[in-house]
Amino acid sequence: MVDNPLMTTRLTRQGFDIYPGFLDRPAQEALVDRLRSVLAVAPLVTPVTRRGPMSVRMSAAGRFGWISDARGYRYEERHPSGVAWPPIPDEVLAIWRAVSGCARLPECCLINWYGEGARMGLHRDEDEGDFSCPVVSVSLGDEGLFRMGNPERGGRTESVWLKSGDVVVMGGAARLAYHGVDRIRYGSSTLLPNGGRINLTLRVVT
Ligand SMILES: O=C(O)CCC(=O)C(=O)O
Ligand SMILES: [Fe+2]
Repeated sequence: MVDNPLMTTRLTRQGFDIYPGFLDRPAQEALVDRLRSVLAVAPLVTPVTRRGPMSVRMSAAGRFGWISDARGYRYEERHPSGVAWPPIPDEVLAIWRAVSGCARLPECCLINWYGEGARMGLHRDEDEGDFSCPVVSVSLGDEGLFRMGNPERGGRTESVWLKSGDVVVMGGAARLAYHGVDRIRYGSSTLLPNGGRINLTLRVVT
């Protein structure tokens, strides 16, 4: 982690707080190692929505994981295999403590995996019971084009290429703002041996 992350923050017009390069390369590598152990217990799955399978594969750590299947989408206390989600790694909780400004700890660390061609449409994170804490997002691996919108659908948007080690805080007016990932630059980072992008989102759920 950088010594004083507050020195590097950039506030977008939409109110999203971006910390470019929050994690240095060794910290990114250590985090990927920890995530490998999480995914060994709770493997990535392809969520299915009414519009069909998502291009992003997902897993989670923490008390809750977010699931979307034929029964709809919701937070669940177990992976579809029946195992409890593994605990959120300490390194991830340290990022939350440094940037969230929230006294509570996250109850869900969603793990999104973007392979070549994967994207995530514009959406709001609104399935949580409490919006007073921000959603904190951590990017690892290939660059992703992150689009930031407004609390209502439509209006002007602003886009930024998120790089490996960047952290985004969606709090205040940005907590319920639309956002998504238009595309990734597959193979732009050497962090993950087979390319791709990992994004973690930390949320207070209840
Ligand atoms: O991949 C990203 O940068 C954003 C992920 C996201 O918006 C989500 O998981 O809700
Ligand atoms: Fe989101």
